[in-house]
Amino acid sequence: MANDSTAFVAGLEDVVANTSNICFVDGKEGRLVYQGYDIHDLIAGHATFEEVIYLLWHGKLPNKTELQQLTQEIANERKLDEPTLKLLKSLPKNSNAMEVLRTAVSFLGLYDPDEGHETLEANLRKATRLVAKIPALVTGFERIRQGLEPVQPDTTLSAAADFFYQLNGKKPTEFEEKAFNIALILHADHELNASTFSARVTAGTLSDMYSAITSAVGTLKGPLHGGANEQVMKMLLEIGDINKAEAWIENALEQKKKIMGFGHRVYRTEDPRATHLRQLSKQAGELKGETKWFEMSQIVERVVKEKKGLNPNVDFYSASMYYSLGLPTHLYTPIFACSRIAGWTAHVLEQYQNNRLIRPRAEYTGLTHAQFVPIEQR
Ligand SMILES: CC(=O)SCCNC(=O)CCNC(=O)[C@H](O)C(C)(C)COP(=O)(O)OP(=O)(O)OC[C@H]1O[C@@H](n2cnc3c(N)ncnc32)[C@H](O)[C@@H]1OP(=O)(O)O
Ligand SMILES: O=C([O-])CC(=O)C(=O)O
Repeated sequence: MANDSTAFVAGLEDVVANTSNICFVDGKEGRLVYQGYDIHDLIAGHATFEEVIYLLWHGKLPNKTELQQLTQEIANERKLDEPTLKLLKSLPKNSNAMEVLRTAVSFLGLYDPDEGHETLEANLRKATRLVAKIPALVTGFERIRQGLEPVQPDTTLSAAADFFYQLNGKKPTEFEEKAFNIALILHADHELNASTFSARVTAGTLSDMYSAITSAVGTLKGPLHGGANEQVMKMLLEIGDINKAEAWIENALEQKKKIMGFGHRVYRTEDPRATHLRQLSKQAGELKGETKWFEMSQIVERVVKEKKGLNPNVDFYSASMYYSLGLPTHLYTPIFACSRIAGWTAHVLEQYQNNRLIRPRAEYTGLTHAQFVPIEQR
């Protein structure tokens, strides 16, 4: 039934829900821009993830002092407190890593010293803690799951390097740090993707930062969104053999199955992030001496392009790259969250600064004048 607002658009495709200065996705030209800066330039200029966080939050690149200060603040906030470690240790070891993250992010809010304070300064401090602690939650639970103690963060390391250190108790190689730093930059924000939208909807009710980020983590988990990277690797492992890839994909497409890591709501070109991740996946495979997963990915890409005209998205080549970096498959989506927390928090801060409740309409398709029947007569 028509209501008094605009027509129904399935999946809100191309509906503009808010204005924003944070991120521009040009789906026709295949460009991704953070606060005016093209991601290709940020990577060519060797930006750090911390530099991009500053950019997303403050709308300008930091100077040396500002970058050092934010980098140190993030490093100092990485350590998990006792109640959080106790929580992680109490969870079932076979829990889904994104469900653990969703639970733990919500839990962190209870202990945040700025809980209940909603000034910009308090929310920036909460955002700093979230950026710092999400990787600690992901790596900490992974170690606990394996029967190991969490590793204390090394505050002298970059966010990229400390992820490996907290996961393995070992500093990464130069290439691992560089590749992971680029992956963190590439996943940091993407306009009104589903999880960011969900964070903004929660913030739009003037609920708190932790509630908004808990909503976002739950939304990122789904396989049509951030969960696709893990599904891509599962698919490659299931194919198992380069010689089987072409037939496997053809068969899946004939059965009308979706190939994870392909297609996008906005890009009609190659996802500009996939260009970097393809290259990094190749390099990571070569350095490991096992190019099988990269080669298989290339075959999958060719067949999906030929048969469906679809391009790989950010989740496709990140999978084989993370695999070659030795990262466990079930951590791929939590790793996405370690990066996207930068964008989520930037959008929540922006939402608070210019807030209006987000409340669309539904096109009602049910009955309107049903006659109530007393229970004895039904
Ligand atoms: C970080 C991110 O969130 S990036 C996206 C990660 N998600 C994935 O990789 C999952 C696989 N991809 C998809 O499911 C979709 O392409 C999405 C969810 C990304 C975008 O969805 P939508 O914009 O709603 O496109 P929709 O699903 O309607 O697809 C349009 C057509 O292309 C087909 N199509 C889209 N993606 C794929 C795919 N990966 N494999 C096969 N066919 C596909 C659909 O079946 C549909 O065909 P039809 O018109 O014949 O029914
Ligand atoms: O923008 C989207 O819909 C999905 C996406 O690529 C992202 O969140 O990075």
